[in-house]
Amino acid sequence: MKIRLDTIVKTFDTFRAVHGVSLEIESGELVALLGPSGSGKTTILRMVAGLEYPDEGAIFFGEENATDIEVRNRGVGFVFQHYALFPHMTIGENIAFGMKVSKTRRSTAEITERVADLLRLVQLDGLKDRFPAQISGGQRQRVALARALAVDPKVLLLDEPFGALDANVRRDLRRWLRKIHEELGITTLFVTHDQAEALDLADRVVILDKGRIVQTGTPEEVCRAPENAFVMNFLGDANRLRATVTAGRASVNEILFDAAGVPDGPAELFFRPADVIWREDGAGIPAVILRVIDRPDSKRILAVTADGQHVEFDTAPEFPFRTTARGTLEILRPRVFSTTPA
Ligand SMILES: Nc1ncnc2c1ncn2[C@@H]1O[C@H](COP(=O)(O)OP(=O)(O)OP(=O)(O)O)[C@@H](O)[C@H]1O
Repeated sequence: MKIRLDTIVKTFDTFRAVHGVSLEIESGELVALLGPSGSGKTTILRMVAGLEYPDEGAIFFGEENATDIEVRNRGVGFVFQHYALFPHMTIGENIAFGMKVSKTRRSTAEITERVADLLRLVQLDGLKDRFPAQISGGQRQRVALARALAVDPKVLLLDEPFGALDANVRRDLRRWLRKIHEELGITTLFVTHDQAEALDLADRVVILDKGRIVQTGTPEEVCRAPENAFVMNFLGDANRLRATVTAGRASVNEILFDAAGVPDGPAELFFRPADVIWREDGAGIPAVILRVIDRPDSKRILAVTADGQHVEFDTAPEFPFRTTARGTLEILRPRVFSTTPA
């Protein structure tokens, strides 16, 4: 089922949480809404679910305008971070619940068979008769997904479903969710503030800031070609150095960088900590090492440029230089963004 959001606006009292968002999610696609806290992700998801009503704009499911369709008739399945299972029902009863109350009538035998299939799908066969308190947090979220899938949703909406779990469990669950998505192919909208989660899982990532989409693209597109300073910063560690752009060239400490398309004037040069080569002497930006931090697989070097700007970069564990060493920074994959408001 294709979903289309057409210029959606949502205001709470006087606060505009969503500013005219338009977005198309192709049938079978897994799209992540990624942004910092308060950027409007959950509000958008709730409008797609029908739990919140947009002030302006429309939401289409396929060709049908779904804006006025009630939640229970939209054919959506949800999994939320804190959408607790019914504690007094077993895992099997939790999964069966939606089917028992659904308009589509199913026989007891059909329901039992479907529960068994879903338990197999989420790899929890054998746990049917346990209660939610008797399984782990990660298992509970898998049950929540099975419960959401039980009624054959056309669209799956997931709001930070793994948010409360620890890092290793989260990683396993997202690989697992991706596999299930590939098996079932249900159009899925996934909300997260975790960059790694979005990049790991999604076919396409929609990056939000203050209720607006700031970039949409495949994980490769948003990582390799961030369109603005916000995306560059939000997706991972980034260094920034003051620069001045003249005729498509940015100057930093008299070293020139390509800045094609960036307007003349003040700008910033961005680069990732992995994109620095340190040399004892050379044509790069002069700097002094302030601190060396050892990590299991690398060293993180904190340095300061000749004009007092701080830079962090990563090197191999064998990096021989120490605090107070002087050298130059060669910057790979630099990006220049204007600091003049558009
Ligand atoms: N019912 C409400 N009444 C008033 N303001 C609200 C309401 N729901 C959300 N907001 C505000 O709208 C903005 C967007 O909220 P939303 O929950 O969509 O953000 P989010 O990106 O999902 O954030 P988080 O990652 O913290 O959940 C926030 O500033 C929030 O305080």
